[in-house]
Amino acid sequence: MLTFDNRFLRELPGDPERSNVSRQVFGACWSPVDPTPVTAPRLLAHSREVAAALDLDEQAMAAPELLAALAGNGRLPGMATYASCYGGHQFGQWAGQLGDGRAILLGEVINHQGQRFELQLKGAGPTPYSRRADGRAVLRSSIREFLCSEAMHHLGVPTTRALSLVGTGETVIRDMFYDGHPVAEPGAVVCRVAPSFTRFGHFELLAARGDRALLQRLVEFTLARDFPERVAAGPANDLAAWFREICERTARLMVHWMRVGFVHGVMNTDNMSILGLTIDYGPYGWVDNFDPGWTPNTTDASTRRYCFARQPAIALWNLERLAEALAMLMPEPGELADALEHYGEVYAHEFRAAYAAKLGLERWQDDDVDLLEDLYGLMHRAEIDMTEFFRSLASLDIGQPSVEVMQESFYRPDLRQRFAGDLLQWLQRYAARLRQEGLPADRRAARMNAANPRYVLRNYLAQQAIDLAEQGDLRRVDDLLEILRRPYDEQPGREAFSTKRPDWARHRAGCSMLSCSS
Ligand SMILES: Nc1ncnc2c1ncn2[C@@H]1O[C@H](COP(=O)(O)OP(=O)(O)OP(=O)(O)O)[C@@H](O)[C@H]1O
Ligand SMILES: [Mg+2]
Repeated sequence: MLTFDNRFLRELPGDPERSNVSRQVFGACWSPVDPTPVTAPRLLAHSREVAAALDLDEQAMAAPELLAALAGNGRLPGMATYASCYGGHQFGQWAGQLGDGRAILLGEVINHQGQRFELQLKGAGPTPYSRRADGRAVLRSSIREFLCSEAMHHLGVPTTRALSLVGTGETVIRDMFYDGHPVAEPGAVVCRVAPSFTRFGHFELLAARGDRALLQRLVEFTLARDFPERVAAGPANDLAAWFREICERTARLMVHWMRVGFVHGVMNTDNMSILGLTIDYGPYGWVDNFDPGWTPNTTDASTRRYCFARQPAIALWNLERLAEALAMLMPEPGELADALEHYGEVYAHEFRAAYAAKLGLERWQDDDVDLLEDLYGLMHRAEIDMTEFFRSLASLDIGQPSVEVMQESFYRPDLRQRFAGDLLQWLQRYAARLRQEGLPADRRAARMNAANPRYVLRNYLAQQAIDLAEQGDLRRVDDLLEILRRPYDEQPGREAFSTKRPDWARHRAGCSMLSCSS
């Protein structure tokens, strides 16, 4: 059914200890562990694109042995289960060993085109890295991970994917706001799929422990398996050049998050992918009313370390931690500093390209920065919805700009009234800038509509789907999965899924505040 070729296991040292007891693991990159079976697994949803990428047709998806594997109840031929060992900086502090505490890899699958994917269950029970936690995940957080990783892919944002969402038929106890009110919630397991789940923290932990030999081995392995084009290009591809590519990929990822209004919420170095993928959909959120300081993560509410606007700077900070780890292998670590500098250049370059597309400009000019900054200031003060605003900007008549097309972007009528004049002034400046370029209106609109999504997984939309799913109704999960497959298209009849956050959701848990408890 699936063709496994488990290189991570084969080529990197594993933990000789077989027991599933929480521990520090030294001198190894992984520990063997079996998922803990669940009582009543049910396939609640799956992504047909991910299934297709793995050569799984609908019949295969319906097979009981596949469901068993995706629930952690069974093993397919060739499959081998293990948890990987990593560390990380959490909220700016070195946290030591973390590891896959509730993620269990099923091995690596090769599809008929020769593409390689790691398959990983999230929530399939404890591992040697679980510390005191249960290794499980609740349905609400699993739906959020499942839907958002697929939605991000269709938006064109590099991300891990999700093959399946399986209900376990069991409950998991969570104290959602850490306030002494634990409740039993339905449990679930997501099967995630990515070419590699390797994180910055995998390298950091080995460096922190002074295990130079294993660090060297992990770097060589990662280059060979996850960056084969670098190796093929020959000896010029040294460590510094590789790190430079990681910086580039990370910079591109940050531009994507900023352009679509995604806030990750927990940008710890253990949640940073070496391939520049979005990884770990925890207390993430989507910007509704534009607010650079917004963070969905209640745990981060006071410091706002991981708020929307800080993400590019935090990514750089995280890259610096990775550079410190890799420096252990470099005679001339100065080259790593050059690569870090390069991060800023790539970010600026990609940001301009992304925003030129969002604003419908053919070429970005230096003073367009002022135009954008003034817009952002205004959007913040006037509480303008980010997604709605950019989408409606394509309908502006630049011969006769008016705030009319922006009516729906405001949350508050009083602010709409107060800022209508400022917005009109900005629109007039913007229209003048567009007239200067002379791009035909239809071409400009097409360019903008391909850059400004109509549909994103707004926090309240995910929460509505969760509320229904917890009652046993999965239809909304299916609807969202379907709609978010074409985020840049107008979808007649689906307008309700693009409306800005309703009032009831403004301060509701799950809609504007997300807990780490998942
Ligand atoms: N319920 C849990 N049981 C065991 N370990 C957990 C649990 N929740 C989180 N952890 C571990 O705590 C650390 C930090 O957790 P974090 O919230 O970043 O990750 P996560 O949501 O579990 O998963 P991932 O990064 O794999 O998407 C990781 O080592 C993670 O495996
Ligand atoms: Mg994590």
